Amino acid sequence: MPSPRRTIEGRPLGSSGGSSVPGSPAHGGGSGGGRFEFQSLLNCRAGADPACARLRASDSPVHRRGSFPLAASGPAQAAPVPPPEDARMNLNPSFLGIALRSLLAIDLWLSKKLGVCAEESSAWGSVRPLMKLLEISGHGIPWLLGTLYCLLRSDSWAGREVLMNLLFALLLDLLLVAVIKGLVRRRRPAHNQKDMFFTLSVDKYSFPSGHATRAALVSRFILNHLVLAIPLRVLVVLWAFVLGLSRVMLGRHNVTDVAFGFFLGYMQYSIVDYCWLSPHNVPVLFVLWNQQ
Ligand SMILES: CC(C)=CCC/C(C)=C/CC/C(C)=C/CC/C(C)=C/COP(=O)(O)O
Repeated sequence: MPSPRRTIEGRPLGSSGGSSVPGSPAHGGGSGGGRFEFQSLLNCRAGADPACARLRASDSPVHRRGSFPLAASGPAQAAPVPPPEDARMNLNPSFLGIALRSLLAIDLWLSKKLGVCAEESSAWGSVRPLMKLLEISGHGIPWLLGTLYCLLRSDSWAGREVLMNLLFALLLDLLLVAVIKGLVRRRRPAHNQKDMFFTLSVDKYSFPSGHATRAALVSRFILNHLVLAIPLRVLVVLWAFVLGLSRVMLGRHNVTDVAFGFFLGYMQYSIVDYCWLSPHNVPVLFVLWNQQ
């Protein structure tokens, strides 16, 4: 006799019509990964998805006993029954999903708490002008124009080489941040004021923070290519850190936007270092310059 497929609560599959159950994670609650998995199973339409078929098969008592060949004599023999390891691999992403959703909730909560200069009327609203000054110090325009200016004024080949690579680094950063922002499309926090100066269209998105990537990239670049006294080196690192923090305090970003921005900027420097432009590997750039 065909045995009804059952959920962990003992209801036959399909009895709740695939809608989410209050209290289950699928309904916005969070009462455990096992229930969530079975809720996902409820939402599967028969025969619609091979992954669902595998989940259903792994839930069958026949399958749980490990009597793999016996499955062929049961009512579910239409679909081939895969080994249990395969089914377990399908269960894992939900646990990852729950972990990611928890991280996201902590991120939103912490970012709201730290957004103390988001408005003039906020708790630290009086330091907002200072935070906006910091914002300008990490903006793409002053960095690009400043590098171009120094490049044109430079009279040593060593200086030109370093500045050429800084320009390349800044442009690579703009490109990568724009591509990721465009792909992820995470909205800026709701408490952000739309008063940022000179932005690109992708800058309506917040992940990753362009200021954080630039801060990490530029500070690593400076520390590696300028000979600076220790206090100045500390100042450079401090600037990068405070600039990142100010993005969250101004309400421009969530904490994860800035954290990922720092990581991306740090990695971007490794790319620039790897592709270092010099008269040896791109002579054309330097020969053209020499002819001017
Ligand atoms: C001057 C040269 C060589 C090229 C110009 C290239 C160009 C299109 C520059 C645009 C620079 C620009 C407007 C950058 C935006 C910086 C910004 C507001 C980023 C957002 O930062 P976030 O931390 O809020 O994500």
